[in-house]
Amino acid sequence: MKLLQTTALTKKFGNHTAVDRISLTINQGKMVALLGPNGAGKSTTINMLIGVLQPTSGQIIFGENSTNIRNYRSKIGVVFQNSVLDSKLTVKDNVMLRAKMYSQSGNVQALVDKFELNSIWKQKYASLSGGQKRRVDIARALISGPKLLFLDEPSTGLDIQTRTKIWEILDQLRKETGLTIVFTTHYLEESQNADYIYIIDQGKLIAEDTVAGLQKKYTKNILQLTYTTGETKMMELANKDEAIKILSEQAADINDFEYRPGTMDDVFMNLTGKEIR
Ligand SMILES: Nc1ncnc2c1ncn2[C@@H]1O[C@H](COP(=O)(O)OP(=O)(O)OP(=O)(O)O)[C@@H](O)[C@H]1O
Repeated sequence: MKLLQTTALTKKFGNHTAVDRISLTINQGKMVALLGPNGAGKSTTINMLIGVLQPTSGQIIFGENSTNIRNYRSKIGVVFQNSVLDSKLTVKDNVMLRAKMYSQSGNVQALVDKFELNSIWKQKYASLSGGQKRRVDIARALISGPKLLFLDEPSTGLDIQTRTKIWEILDQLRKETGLTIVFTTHYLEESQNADYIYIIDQGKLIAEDTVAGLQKKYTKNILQLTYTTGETKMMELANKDEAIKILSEQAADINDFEYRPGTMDDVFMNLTGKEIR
């Protein structure tokens, strides 16, 4: 079921077109990535979707037919790139203030448990590590019980373990509650958490598909064989199962091999001719 759709969404700042006729569909319960390098137009897109920026042209439709952001604002949660929490207050005060605003204090304990906030509950927000801050930011955005959560660069600046942890929690949450998640990222490996990826470059949508679909369209899986005779052979395969078949059929004659599956780096490189970072 469609939860959010845009048609030819465009934002111009003066002469500069930051978002250029982007059409997206976000289906309920899915994890969707907007992937692109710095300055691609990801934050500008998100800011239009959450009603912070007015599109120059194009349309945003929430649910069946609502085009008025006021009708769906209560159904969305947002985690911005830069936290909006009060750094002088404790985690508890930040979270409880939000809960009071939405009369949703019943929801708090479950979020405290899920995001492991107990040990930092009485600590000032300013004193937390980057990963702890991000856990609090996300928990706070979920207090109102949104259907759709927007995360703008949720793990930029975090170490790999913290990133993995945050993605584990988000994935679990989505499976348990059917929450729909839209996130922006310039980390190729992070985009692989998504069910569907929109690749944006210089304001334009340049490709969209599942991870498997993008890899199939824009990358090659390479198997390189070295035979006992010293002869080498390179082949392009559809998937790793084909590689396993060839290797087992020719095992007696093979001295060595290398299998290199297509990656999201290859996808981006093939689409844009440049690396993402
Ligand atoms: N308020 C603004 N006024 C003028 N130009 C802007 C404004 N906001 C964004 N831009 C420009 O629009 C383009 C897209 O910016 P945006 O922040 O959406 O990119 P992004 O993909 O989110 O990048 P990042 O990963 O660095 O956050 C950039 O060229 C940026 O300089």
